Amino acid sequence: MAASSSFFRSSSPSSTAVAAAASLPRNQANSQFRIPSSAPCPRLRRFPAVISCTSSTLDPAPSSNSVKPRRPADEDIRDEARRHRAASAANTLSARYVPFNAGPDSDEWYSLDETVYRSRSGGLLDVQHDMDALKNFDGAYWRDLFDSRVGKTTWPYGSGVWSKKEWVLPEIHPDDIVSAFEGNSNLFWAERFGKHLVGMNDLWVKHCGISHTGSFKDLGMTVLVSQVNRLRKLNRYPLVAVGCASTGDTSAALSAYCASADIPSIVFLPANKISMAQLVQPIANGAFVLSIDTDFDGCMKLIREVTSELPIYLANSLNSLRLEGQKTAAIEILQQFDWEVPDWVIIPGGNLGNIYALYKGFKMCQELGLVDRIPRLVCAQAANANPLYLHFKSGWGTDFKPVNATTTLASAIQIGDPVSIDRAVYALQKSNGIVEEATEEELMDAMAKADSTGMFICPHTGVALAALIKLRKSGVIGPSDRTVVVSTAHGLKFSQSKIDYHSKAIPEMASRFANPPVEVKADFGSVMDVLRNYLRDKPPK
Ligand SMILES: Cc1ncc(COP(=O)(O)O)c(C=O)c1O
Ligand SMILES: N[C@@H](CCOP(=O)(O)O)C(=O)O
Repeated sequence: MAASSSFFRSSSPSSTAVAAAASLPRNQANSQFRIPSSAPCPRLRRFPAVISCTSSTLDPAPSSNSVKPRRPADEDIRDEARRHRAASAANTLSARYVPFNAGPDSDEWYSLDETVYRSRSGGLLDVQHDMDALKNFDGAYWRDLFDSRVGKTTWPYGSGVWSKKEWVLPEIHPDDIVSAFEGNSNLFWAERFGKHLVGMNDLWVKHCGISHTGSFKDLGMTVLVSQVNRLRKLNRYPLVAVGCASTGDTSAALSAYCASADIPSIVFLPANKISMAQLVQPIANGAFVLSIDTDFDGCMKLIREVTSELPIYLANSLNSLRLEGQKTAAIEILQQFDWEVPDWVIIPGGNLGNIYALYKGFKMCQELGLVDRIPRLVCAQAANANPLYLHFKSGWGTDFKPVNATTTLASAIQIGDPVSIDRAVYALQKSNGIVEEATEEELMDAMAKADSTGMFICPHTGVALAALIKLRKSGVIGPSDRTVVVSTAHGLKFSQSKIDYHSKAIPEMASRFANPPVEVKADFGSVMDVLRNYLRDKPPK
């Protein structure tokens, strides 16, 4: 009885879908595309001091027992939202860019309406909210407001991201928002994996990949593309397209959100290093797809050079707007636990924006009184792409050293020089966090075991589960610790890696949990023989 070879026919990524590269002027300078001096400079706009506002300045939480009348036939959900807003006072909350982890003496800041990705000193930026204004509302107010919006179709709050609009982009007009009602993803109680495989009764998987384009990138991309939509309407300077480098998920999200807003998108992909399912997403959504003979780090370097020269807006998580959307996954996790804080959250890390985004979401909830502590964070890396793990193991002591990331089946995190390294170190230090790594065999075995308990996860989630297995074995994570594993992409995007595993086609891998199909002749006797054999060691329940 052999595995069916036809079932497991290989389909490695093709390079046929390569779009012709435009001849772009290249310049190594780190200039950023800025507002022409004749345009009014939004940086002159004052960041509001403490604002005394009442709950009437925000959209009120709808009362649960009032029945909403159906909107008139000639009104769509954007019109309806506009009518509601006209009846409420102006929004008084605001946000701006500041240098990441700037000291109290720093006076550098930028309007979100500027195109700027780096601080004056070349460091990362962060979106800073007017916390004093947000603190005019207590934790109970925010919990009730966010809870009241879940599961609705009210524009834009039906989105898990925009249901937290006041903490994301408070000033954007809802008409400018580009949303697929992303977020609100399933928090799955991993009962069987927890109890039988790691001896835990409170293990959860946050399925961020069960989403519009099949990964957590949708959470950040709705925010970034909405802001681009606003900038294009403001028309202070030309923004002809949005671009990114990608290992496959950022490009899928970017192209889908841009297509839905009719904004051109350009994606730089490392040739033959992303899955077929990921490759076809930007192609189908009409992006300009460049398949480039380099790795992700090479693509990232190129897109940074190109976006400093051309009016193309950078959509990678170097752009801190992305993290504002991604942080809502943390708020959602707390919300789904009725605002009880889990002990651990485990996140696969690559370019390292998401670990900081989740930290930021948890931290804002603590600072604004929704919860009283934050969970400990674990960042999980593939051993073949583990610069953060090595840095952690060195005690954060020496200077960070990028690595040459080698091929991993967790292909979306094959990144050796992560742009958000400083953000990740900060998040881990502030959350008493840990970094773990997983070999190819460990991550694929963990994925196969999880799938055998009813999940269908991606290899990156396999990395996170392999880290969990190690931390349970070493006793760092206890049997009753409430633990959340963040699943970052849908398993269907990575089905080739599962096919290779189950057909034992991965070199030097035992594939101990492979479950290949059985080839059998089309006659009753043969089928009965096979079934009797299979059932022989199955105990009756
Ligand atoms: C599926 C998947 N998981 C995890 C990651 C890691 O996220 P980050 O780059 O924010 O660390 C990425 C992208 O890098 C990804 O596409
Ligand atoms: N896995 C990512 C890599 C780029 O990450 P980003 O968050 O900086 O855009 C991808 O899917 O491209």
